[in-house]
Amino acid sequence: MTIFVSPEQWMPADGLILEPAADIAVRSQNNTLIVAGPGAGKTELLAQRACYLLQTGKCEPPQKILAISFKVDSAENLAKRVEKRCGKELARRFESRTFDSFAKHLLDQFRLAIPIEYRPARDYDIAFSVRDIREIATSYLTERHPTHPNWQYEIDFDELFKKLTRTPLPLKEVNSDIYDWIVIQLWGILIHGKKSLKSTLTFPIISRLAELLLRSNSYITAALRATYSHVFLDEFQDTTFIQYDLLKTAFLGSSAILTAVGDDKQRIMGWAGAMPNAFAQFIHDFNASEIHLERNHRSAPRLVEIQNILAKIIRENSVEVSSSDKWKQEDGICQVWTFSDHLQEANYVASKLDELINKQKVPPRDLCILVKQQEHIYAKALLTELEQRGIKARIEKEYQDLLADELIQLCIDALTLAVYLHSPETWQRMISFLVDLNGIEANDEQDQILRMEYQLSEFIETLREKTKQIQTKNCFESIKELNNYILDYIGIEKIIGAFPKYARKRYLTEIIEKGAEKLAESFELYGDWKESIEDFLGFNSIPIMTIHKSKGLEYDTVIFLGLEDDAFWSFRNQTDADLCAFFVALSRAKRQVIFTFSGSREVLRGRQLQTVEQFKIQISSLYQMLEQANVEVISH
Ligand SMILES: Nc1ncnc2c1ncn2[C@@H]1O[C@H](COP(=O)(O)OP(=O)(O)OP(=O)(O)O)[C@@H](O)[C@H]1O
Repeated sequence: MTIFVSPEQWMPADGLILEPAADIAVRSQNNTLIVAGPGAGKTELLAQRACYLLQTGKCEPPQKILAISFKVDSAENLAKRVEKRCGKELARRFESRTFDSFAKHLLDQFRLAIPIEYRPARDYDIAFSVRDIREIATSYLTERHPTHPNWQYEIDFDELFKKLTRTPLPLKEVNSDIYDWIVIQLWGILIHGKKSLKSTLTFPIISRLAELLLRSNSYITAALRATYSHVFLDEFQDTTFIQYDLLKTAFLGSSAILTAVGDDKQRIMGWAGAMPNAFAQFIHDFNASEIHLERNHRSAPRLVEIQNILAKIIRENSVEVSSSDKWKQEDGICQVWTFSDHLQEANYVASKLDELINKQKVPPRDLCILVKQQEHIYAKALLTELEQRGIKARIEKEYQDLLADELIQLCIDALTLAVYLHSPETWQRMISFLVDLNGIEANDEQDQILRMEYQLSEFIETLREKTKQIQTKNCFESIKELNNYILDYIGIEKIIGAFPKYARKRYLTEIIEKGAEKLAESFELYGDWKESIEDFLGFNSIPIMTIHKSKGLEYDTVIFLGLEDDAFWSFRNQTDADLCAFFVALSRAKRQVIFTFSGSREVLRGRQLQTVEQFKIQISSLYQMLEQANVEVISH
């Protein structure tokens, strides 16, 4: 039986001290919007609020908390924080998902309740990009349009992609608009499949279907509302219209208490359909109260000072924030480094990173190379320079989602046990995974747990022998087999039972293959298991990523490559989004942030890589902002 703590006695976990406004937000009994800048502890606040609700019984069993994040790794990170703060038992009632997974979960669970004309097949495929949709439309939409027989050449497919899910279902009657005609035809094809094409859905389509499902089935909506007494919404500034419609249908008018956190200065998903006014809309619709946080727990005082200046430029009404007491007042470095060309830049930046790692002993994982886009191109010369110095760095995009995947984690844990011999933390994690998967009650079934531990150690022994037989050359297939061997031992049916997303065979195969491919790359390079696993996990590698991928993350030092017009090529058309992106880049750093400008740089022109002159004319306002904040410019 769970013993609850009284709300008066409840204290934040891990000895954390919450500023008064954060404490109010943690204990709030109403719908609330928490607006706070970078490093204010928004994610931490959600984790603490989850503990408060679960430990005090304000979220009364068997009710649950539903937390919705944008990225797979953010959802994972939040779930881990809650489990660490309030223990596994209570954390079982904390469900952390992405918006996409929430919608997909609803659709998969209640697919048969969707009206037949919108009901996809059980084993539908997922299409991710405009390119996928373009391919389907041009290959399968063979009906002739009376006045636009060559519509394929007349329409903008980006526009079509947006229009597919612009309004809630059902689709409206066709008028003379060519897009409306295509949208109607295409929905039919995507939902029901055609010839060799299976039912194929995008995530926005899944959200629209989930919303229709709830709107047309009051029993399912009531069941959903009975399950979750509290709902958390992380990074609320990036909520799209489609997601907001789903949220409203799911919870508006229910007794669920919603807590949204966000920072409108970090709204960088406008291109993906983020609402421009999500905060005001939420306050209005959900009658939410607004709370502002005024501390930055991440960045050094000098960086907070610059962030405050920039924040005021982006949003006039921004609240001035202060830095944490752990810093000395003079701490924090922000500089612009200018170079004649990208090769000189790469050489100098590599030497500085070398110094940070080898002299100042900053762990490579606490450094970050940021770019606006095309990390392969912007970081190409730097990667070569770092390699020559024996410093590991990698494009993080290829790993981020993979590392957050439960199956990959499982395979890596099993391999870690097989090759490290001693890793108590991994052993513990694997045992609790198996305990959960097999539905064993930790306190009652000691015999079963002991038997499972014994079997696991025998299995690890055989796995160890298998790892020894793998050759370094062309090892992809053998590593794939190794992963499948691990999954067979655990029981793929049980895994699917616990994680229904793997029921889709294609998804399962893809994830296993992707994991094997990346691990094989490391094994071919190092020929040593321990080092390969560490490499795969990114230990000792400097991460390289775009600003978009860096959201929510933090590093001791951030080096942004290419504060130039080419990188911000659309600055004039999307000034607000680019200012926000710049703000996100600036605010990832704890201690030091560097921006580089290179007089010439290799960039893509059409499909060709060309070294071209760089300018800072379009983005002169960014440089003016840095000047206003007295940021030092150092020419090299
Ligand atoms: N109350 C607190 N006291 C001390 N440190 C804190 C507190 N809250 C958060 N932190 C720390 O501050 C850092 C930033 O926290 P968090 O990632 O939750 O911020 P955030 O508001 O989500 O930031 P961003 O919007 O930039 O992603 C983390 O290292 C976190 O552990």
